[in-house]
Amino acid sequence: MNAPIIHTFPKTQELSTSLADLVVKLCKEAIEMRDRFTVGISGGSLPKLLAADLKTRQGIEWDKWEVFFCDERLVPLDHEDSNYFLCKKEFFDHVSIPEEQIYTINSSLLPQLEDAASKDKETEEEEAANLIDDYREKLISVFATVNSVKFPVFDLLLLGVGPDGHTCSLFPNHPLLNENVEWVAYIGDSPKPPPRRITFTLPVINHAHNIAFVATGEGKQDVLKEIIGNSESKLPSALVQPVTGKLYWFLDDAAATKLTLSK
Ligand SMILES: O=C(O)[C@H](O)[C@@H](O)[C@H](O)[C@H](O)COP(=O)(O)O
Repeated sequence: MNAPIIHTFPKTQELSTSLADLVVKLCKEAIEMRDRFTVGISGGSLPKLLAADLKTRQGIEWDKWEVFFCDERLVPLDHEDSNYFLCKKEFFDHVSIPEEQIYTINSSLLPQLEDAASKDKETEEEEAANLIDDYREKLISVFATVNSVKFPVFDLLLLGVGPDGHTCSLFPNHPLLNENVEWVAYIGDSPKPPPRRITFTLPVINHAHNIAFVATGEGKQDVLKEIIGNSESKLPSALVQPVTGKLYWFLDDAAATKLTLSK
């Protein structure tokens, strides 16, 4: 794996500007090469930090963007827990990415899942498979014709990291960390609410051309020390190791305090 590229900033505003610079650069390169820009986005603080500066930039070919969710909570799309809802409020409502190029979960399948989950685990997983299949089909519709590969290859995945080291909906010590075939997986027992989610798997993440983690605040100091400072770490975020792509970290000084970084 290439060594991670770590950027730190005194203020989140500066982080947002630098992140926007990277997105603009990768977007231009991807459009030149493949006439589109494929992006995976996460929830948490990321959409706001991403959009703060990016939404003010001129000349971005938003109509070339194809946007997926690295993970999604299985709640209606207008629910305040929905990552889509958050991204819409913070980002999509301020730019002109065509709606049909923002790939959401099929929320019409949620009532059946709720119903199945109230019965037993097997019925729940059967029903969840419909949501997974639907999201995989959406990925296939964008990626399969261009990259006839085992996994989709995103131009950019934007990830957050939880204080426990989770990323997407991949949590520490969870069996989903061993998934190495499927593109999208269901988790019905997320330790962070809401419990039911879908998530990209590690191989999908690790096949991306570029991955950018964004983490801010002193609450991330210890976990970043473990993820970035300990090459043996098995925390989910530490298992993000692009096969050939580049890995970026965008941190504020508060989050980066315990890291030993070369200047
Ligand atoms: O679905 C979720 O629960 C969130 O998307 C979550 O995975 C988030 O990305 C991290 O917890 C980092 O969150 P912050 O950036 O807000 O710390």
